[in-house]
Amino acid sequence: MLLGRALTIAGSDSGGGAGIQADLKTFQELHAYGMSAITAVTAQNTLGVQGVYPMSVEAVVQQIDAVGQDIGVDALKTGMLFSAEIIEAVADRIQHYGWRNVVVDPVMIAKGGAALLQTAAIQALKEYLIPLAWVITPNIPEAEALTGIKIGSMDQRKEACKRLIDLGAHHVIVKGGHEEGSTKVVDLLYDGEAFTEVETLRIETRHTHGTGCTFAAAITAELAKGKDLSDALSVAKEFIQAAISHPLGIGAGHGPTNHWAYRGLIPS
Ligand SMILES: Nc1ncnc2c1ncn2[C@@H]1O[C@H](COP(=O)(O)OP(=O)(O)O)[C@@H](O)[C@H]1O
Ligand SMILES: Cc1ncc(COP(=O)(O)O)c(N)n1
Repeated sequence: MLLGRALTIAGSDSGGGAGIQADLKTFQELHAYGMSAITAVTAQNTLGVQGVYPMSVEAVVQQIDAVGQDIGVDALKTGMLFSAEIIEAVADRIQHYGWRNVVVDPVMIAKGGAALLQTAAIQALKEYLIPLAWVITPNIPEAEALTGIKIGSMDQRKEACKRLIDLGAHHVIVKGGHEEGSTKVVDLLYDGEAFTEVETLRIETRHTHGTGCTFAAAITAELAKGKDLSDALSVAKEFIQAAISHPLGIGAGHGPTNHWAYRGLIPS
């Protein structure tokens, strides 16, 4: 079995459904060796975000260096980065180590509406981090915020993909989870030349806390094990579809997905 070394640079979700916790659970399920650099601690549960406590830039850099100088990284993902200062420091470390399998999930707002990225930091994402991305995985509101394009159609989504490639990303996946009112969910992949639509059945559920984190983490785990992006995306779609299809029923609000479901474990 090929063991990939996967690093997540993201925020902690005390409720365990999103952020670092979702990433590490996903890495483990997909047989990648999971490591983390925490950018912020959130007090969070299925009802919402009760508190956000960013780490110092120094603490974030030290965690990344601890991993980079000893263990090594085959692929990494970024999630909640909170501030322009943290984004600049993370980009600097990625360049320093020459890491190439970089999955940028441009987390901005929690599903309950809490800000996980300062508005002023969007420019830093575009300037410093997106150019280092092997793939960037925005949802529709994030793609709108990054490109200024209002997305109401597939053509507008394609236009947004082109803008993100122009910013320096190698590949873009604009996810379709937010496009409600259809029986299908379509994720759009663009490699700078061709578009690929990946379509699955939309599952009617309110338990979608952490879907974006889990999806990007599954791509990262597969890249870490040496898969190419197209194969990594196939696994990630199967992983997230299974995780959303069999929710755990935890908490009174928007519950987490089931990170065991891909391997067939459905707790009753
Ligand atoms: N209700 C759903 N049914 C099936 N797949 C979904 C559903 N909601 C989201 N997904 C999938 O989960 C992944 C994360 O998408 P999305 O929820 O849009 O991201 P985010 O969590 O960043 O808002 C995508 O692959 C998307 O297609
Ligand atoms: C610490 C942290 N990071 C990310 C998210 C986004 O969650 P989602 O994957 O549902 O967009 C979150 N709610 N909390």
